[in-house]
Amino acid sequence: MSENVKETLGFQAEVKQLLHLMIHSLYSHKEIFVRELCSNAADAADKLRFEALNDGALYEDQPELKIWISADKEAKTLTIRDNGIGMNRQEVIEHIGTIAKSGTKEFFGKLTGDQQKDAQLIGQFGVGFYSSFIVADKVTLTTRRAGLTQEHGVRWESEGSGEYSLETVDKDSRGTEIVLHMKEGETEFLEEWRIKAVIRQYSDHIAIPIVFVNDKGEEETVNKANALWARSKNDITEEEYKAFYQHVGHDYEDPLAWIHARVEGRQDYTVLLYVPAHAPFDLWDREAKTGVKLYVKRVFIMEDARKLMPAYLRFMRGVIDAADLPLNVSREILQQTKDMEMIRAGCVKKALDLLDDLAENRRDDYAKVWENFGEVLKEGVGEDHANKDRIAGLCRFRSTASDEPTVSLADYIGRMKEGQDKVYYVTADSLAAAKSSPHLEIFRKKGIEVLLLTDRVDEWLVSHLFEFDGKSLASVAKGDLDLSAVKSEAADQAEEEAPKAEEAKALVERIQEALKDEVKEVRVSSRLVDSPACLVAGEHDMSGHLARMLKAMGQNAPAEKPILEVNVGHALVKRLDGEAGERFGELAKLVLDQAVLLDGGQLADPAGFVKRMNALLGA
Ligand SMILES: Nc1ncnc2c1ncn2[C@@H]1O[C@H](COP(=O)(O)OP(=O)(O)OP(=O)(O)O)[C@@H](O)[C@H]1O
Repeated sequence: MSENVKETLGFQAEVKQLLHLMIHSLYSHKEIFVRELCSNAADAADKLRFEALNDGALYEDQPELKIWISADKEAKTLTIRDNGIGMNRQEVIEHIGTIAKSGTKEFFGKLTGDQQKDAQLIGQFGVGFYSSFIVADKVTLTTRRAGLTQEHGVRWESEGSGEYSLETVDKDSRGTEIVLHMKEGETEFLEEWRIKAVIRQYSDHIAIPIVFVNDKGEEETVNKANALWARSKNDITEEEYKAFYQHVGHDYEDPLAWIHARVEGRQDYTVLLYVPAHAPFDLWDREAKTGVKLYVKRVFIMEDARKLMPAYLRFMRGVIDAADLPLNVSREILQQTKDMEMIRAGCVKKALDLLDDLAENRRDDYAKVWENFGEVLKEGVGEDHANKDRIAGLCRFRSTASDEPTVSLADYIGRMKEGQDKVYYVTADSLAAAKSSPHLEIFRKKGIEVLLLTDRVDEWLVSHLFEFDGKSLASVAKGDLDLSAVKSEAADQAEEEAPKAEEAKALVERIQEALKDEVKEVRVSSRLVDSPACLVAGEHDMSGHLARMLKAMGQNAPAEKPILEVNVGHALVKRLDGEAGERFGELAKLVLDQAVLLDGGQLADPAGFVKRMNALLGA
């Protein structure tokens, strides 16, 4: 098809769904379309400025970047125009008519049909350009990309019901013009005072002028039109900070907290970072782009969360504006310079300062941060060597003393028993499995707190964090356990009652002989109270839990045989002592199978287990 012919294209299915939902559920916030369109126009100006660093001709005869808004009461249209980067035909098809966001499918899966809840979700997802259809029954977007000649304009038009038309048109000015044909009853947005009020409320922070053009053609700049982050902290209201967040964060909700600082030194820069109040849809996409924007002397340079913030802080939003970097530096070089590294390190420090402050002074808010981003933050313990201890200090865990993930390592250490010198933890697939781990029995008895680690990232965390504040971290399921120094009356008594390892030596050797193909070693346990046996990994071996996790991810885990620890005080084990021959072997196997199950593992021979079990039950 020739490019000049008007063609009709269908919206991607998700767009249709989004439009429908949005029109119905965001109706009570219909004025947000002004914010969304101004926000896009400002981004387009940023992009143009960046491209023009290498090609000044892109400015044509219009170096001053602006947004113009005008209303035509007779035609019932509202027009929002910018002289930013514009779009070519392909970009229009890709950006307007498709949703290219990661997490789109998951997002639609979460919708409930309940308007209020969905409205909130849609807000989080970002409504962008499509919000025009809340107030308009037809939208005409005409655009020309900077650098293309005037016959390469593109006109996109839609009634928001399922399809749009596209044609090539002449457009003499660069940038994008959006004409909203207002719905019957939405004419309030054609009133000058109403438009101005909405701009002041939502778009005051936009760094380029938003100009209202009245019906006589007179122009008036409505917003403050300077970069918010460059202003003095004292002159910025809370509302302004929030509104700016919604723009940079592409979020509909208020942020939870922010930090705004000017750093002076070898590199001068300003940083304004926000912690969102909820997780973005692409939190688990480590390649996701949105995040922190880099400006050099107010000129937008790049938006690449990973270069400006480490992956474990990818939920942070905001801007960094460097005063001393050369403007004409390419993105590639920028990413490697020492100066950039310094700035990045400084910004990470600011981000951690903000989180520390929340953790210390706004505990309820920090609990939300942890709920949303805790798993991501934990990645930092292994990723950011320089800040490992600070990040570990920010981590919160569940423990045998708390079902909520509120226990910090410092809290734990503060509660350690007299004589206890380690921070103990258990790793498992679920809280229930962690809590019922046989390895915890002696800890319960002695009243020693154990951290319950059930996130996927926890094994990674403990493989990088060996100690905190001088106390080493130890798995309750690994190596030898010696709690004899820990004072506890109940347990001391129990220890005296338990038969000594010496007495059980012969039995242990017999079990070991019977299970020699399956286990590395059999030994008397000092961990067990109620269970007959448990599996233990060698001090330096991989835990059974990690081995299973790796296997589930399709990776090869070294096939280390476990150590079987038996509770020689347990009736089943005592009974073994009186058995011999084949029956002894069967019972020993049963003890091992139970330990495998309690460890969260799978039996190699479930049928054999059932048979042995039934034989024991006399069935
Ligand atoms: N005025 C404009 N000038 C140039 N490109 C634009 C303009 N408006 C929209 N676009 C392009 O269309 C894309 C989609 O815009 P849309 O508002 O739907 O989403 P967004 O801004 O990317 O994200 P969000 O909806 O989360 O704010 C933009 O990313 C941009 O590439």
